[in-house]
This record gives sequence, C-alpha cells and structure tokens, in this order.
Amino acid sequence: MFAGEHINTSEDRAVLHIALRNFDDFKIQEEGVDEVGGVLAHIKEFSEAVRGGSWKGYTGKTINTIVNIGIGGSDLGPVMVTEALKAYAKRDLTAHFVSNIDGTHLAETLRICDPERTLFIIASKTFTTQETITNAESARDWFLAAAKDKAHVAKHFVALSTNTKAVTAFGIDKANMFQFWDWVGGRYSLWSAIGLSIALYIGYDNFERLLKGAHGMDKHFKETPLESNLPVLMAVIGVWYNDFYGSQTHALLPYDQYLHKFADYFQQGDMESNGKFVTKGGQRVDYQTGPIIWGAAGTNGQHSFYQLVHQGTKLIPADFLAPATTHNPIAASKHHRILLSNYFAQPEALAFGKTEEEVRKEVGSNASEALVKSKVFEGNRPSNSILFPKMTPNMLGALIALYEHKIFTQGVIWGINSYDQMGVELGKVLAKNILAQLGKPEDVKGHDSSTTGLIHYYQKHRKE
Ligand SMILES: O=P(O)(O)OC[C@H]1O[C@@H](O)[C@@H](O)[C@@H](O)[C@@H]1O
Repeated sequence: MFAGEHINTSEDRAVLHIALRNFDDFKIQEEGVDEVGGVLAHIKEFSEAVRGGSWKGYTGKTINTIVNIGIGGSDLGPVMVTEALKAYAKRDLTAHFVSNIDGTHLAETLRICDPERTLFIIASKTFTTQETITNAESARDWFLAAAKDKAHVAKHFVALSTNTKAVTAFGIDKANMFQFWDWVGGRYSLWSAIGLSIALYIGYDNFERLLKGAHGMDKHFKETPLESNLPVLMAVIGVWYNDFYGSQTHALLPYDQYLHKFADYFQQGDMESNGKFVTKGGQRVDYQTGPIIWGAAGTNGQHSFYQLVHQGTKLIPADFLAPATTHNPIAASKHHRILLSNYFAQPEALAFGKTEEEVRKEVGSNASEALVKSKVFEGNRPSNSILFPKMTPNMLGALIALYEHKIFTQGVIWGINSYDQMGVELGKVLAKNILAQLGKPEDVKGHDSSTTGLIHYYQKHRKE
C-alpha cells in the first residue's frame, strides 16, 4: 500500500488514501499525489468563504444550510464524522445528507431548506451513480423553480468527483469541482474532496486535524513491530475468533453518543472491503473471510440486543469504545460517570459471567432449577476495550485509520482484494433492466414467477 503498488489487482489501481493525509512524510509516486495539497487549499479557501459569509447565494444572502447528495462512500463518512465532531460545529450552519433514491429522503430535506441559502454538494466518485445523479437533478429542478436563471446554479451547486466530464455536463462550473483520483476507494474517501461537507461543518483547521490524526496512525502502522502494532493486533484477534471459533459477526459498541454512526460507517468499510469469497488469485476460499459488522451506541444496546450477546448461542466478539472526558459534562459529569461505569462493566460481565454457584447464593435454596439456569452467564466472551482521552478531530482520525488498517491486514491474511466491490454490480444491472419494463404488464419479460408476480401486483395497484 505505502509503496503505491497496484494492490487493487482486479481494477489495476493503487490504494492510496494514506496519501491524502501524508503531510510529506512518506514518498509516494503516483499520478495525482502531487495535486493533493492543491485540492486541500481549494477546500480551505471555499469552506472559509462559505463559513465566513463572503460566499453569497443568488439573492446576496449567506449560506446557512448544506445538503450533501451522495451514497455509500460518498455519504457515510461525512455523515459519521460530522455527527462525531458535532461539538466542533458551526451551529448556525445546518448539514443534511441525502442518499436514498427514495424521493422521501430528498423531499423531506428540501421541505426545511431555503433555496436562497442552501448549498448542494454533489458527491460522487464516478458521477454516474443512479441514486446520486437522480437526486442531484431533482434538487437542481427544485432550486431553479425558485432561482429561475440557470446561471445561479454556480453559486449553489458544487461537485466532488474524479469525473470532470460528467460534472461539467451536469452544469457545474469546473471552478466549483473538487477533484480526487481513482486510487481513492469510495469507502476510504472521507479524507479527500468527499470531506468537503466536514470542512464546511467543523472548519478547515479541524478537518486538517482529522487528517493529521489519521496520518499518525498510518505512521504507527507502518513503523511499529507487529507485536505492538494496533491495527495488526486487532486484525489477528479478529481472524482468531472469525476463523478458529466460527464467530460470524463483530459488534462495534461506542459508549459515546457522538459516535452513533460509527457502526454504520464501518459496516460499509469492512463488509464491502472483506465480503469476498474469491482470493486475489481467483480461488474459492475454504475459510471464513469478513465478518458481519453491526452495532449501536451504548447504553441503548444494553436494553435491546445485549441479551443475546451475553446469553445467546452465538459468539459475538465486540469492540467497546469510549472517551475518558466528555464534551457535555452536564450534572457535574454524573451522566458520563454512569455511562463509563456501564462501559467498564460490560466487557467484565462478558468475560467472567456468573457461575451457577454464584446464582444459587443469590437466589436462595427455594429457587427452581430452571430459574437458576436462566440466570447463569457462561462468560468467556471476547471483547476489545478502546479508551481514549476525548473525542477530538485528531483522535477520530486516528480511530478511523486504526480500523482501516485492521481491515487491510485481515484482507492480506485472507488473500482477498479488499479494494474492489464487484458484489454491488449484479443488483444494479437487474434493477436497470426492470426499470425499463415497469410501464406495461406485457413488457415484463425474462423473470422468475415470483418477480413477475410482484411487478404485476405493483402495476395493478400503483396510483401515480
Ligand atoms: O461515489 P460514487 O461513485 O457515486 O459511488 C458510491 C458508492 O457506490 C456503490 O455502488 C459502491 O461501489 C460504493 O463503494 C460507492 O461508495
């Protein structure tokens, strides 16, 4: 990775998100790497103009709302990071994220936007993603219904993409396009121009601190001996439980409300990277690869799915994450102390459980055998605890990079390509074919009886 080799073999590409946060330490040769600084300067200049109020909308008003339109890697990173670093946000600037093709997502967002004061950020590496382009076109129609003149689009639409041709064809000025490169994978792109909404929301200096935090982890990963290398340790522990204990999933459990999108983010980061059954050499693997990633912010999960984690029949390794200091020490930090006492208690309970003997002592000799058994915790359930000083931009950068390199290391051990995503293609092709058949029942051809029946039902019952 650090040598710029084309480790994304199926697409013949280098994998260089590390170059986006390099700050001149590593020597990396690849086309575009020397343009990174220029794009960062563009992000800085633009975000400062919008935040400072010198960038004006078509009626001369300042921008108070940003709407990022993107999906997958062009959405989840900015969503997760802007939530995680809300404590650093410019509170008079609201950020919305529209991703779903379901018109409800855009319609409900536009309902609370003022066209005179809204900036749309069209985020798409390829600029061909159906959801994003359709949402962007509808947002432009909504904007022009108020602004009338197409020339005003330049003040309210910017693009983040590798595809200059498609961006200019959409009508966005080249000057308002923020470039990145094909060696940045979508799910590793929040460090690139895709992070523009982050810079707008928390300020460029904080965005740069995020990059520097990640860079620190990159150096740790590259230079630290394996036995004390954090991403490597997390990777091999994960492989151990996944491949030798048959655990199917891995839970991400942040005890920090600001990290409530962390599991969603790494659901794509990990599952799209390592959800592969074929090795780089084209062999079907005869071992398990990427786990199912899921989770929720503590303590909410405790009152929901932890029952199964503690006493179910599945082994669920989990990461518990928490900040020692909170940004919101309300009630003299009483909330945070309660939160952290739960954070400390859960891994302990999972590891050591509660024996039958302990239960008997607790319930007394009159309790039924069934009651005694139901209160036993077998224990020996594994978890990692990650405790950090505070949720700062720098810390978040390091934390994200830690997981990125864990995923990379696991991919290497499993011999798979963590940087393509062929598995998302089939559904896209089938949906395109079906879209063209939705008009009349007689157009519906070439499907199984279940699919044909469903489409016919829709055609009979739709009211448009
Ligand atoms: O940024 P664009 O090109 O719109 O892609 C958005 C997303 O598309 C999906 O199909 C996946 O391939 C993701 O990895 C990607 O992040």
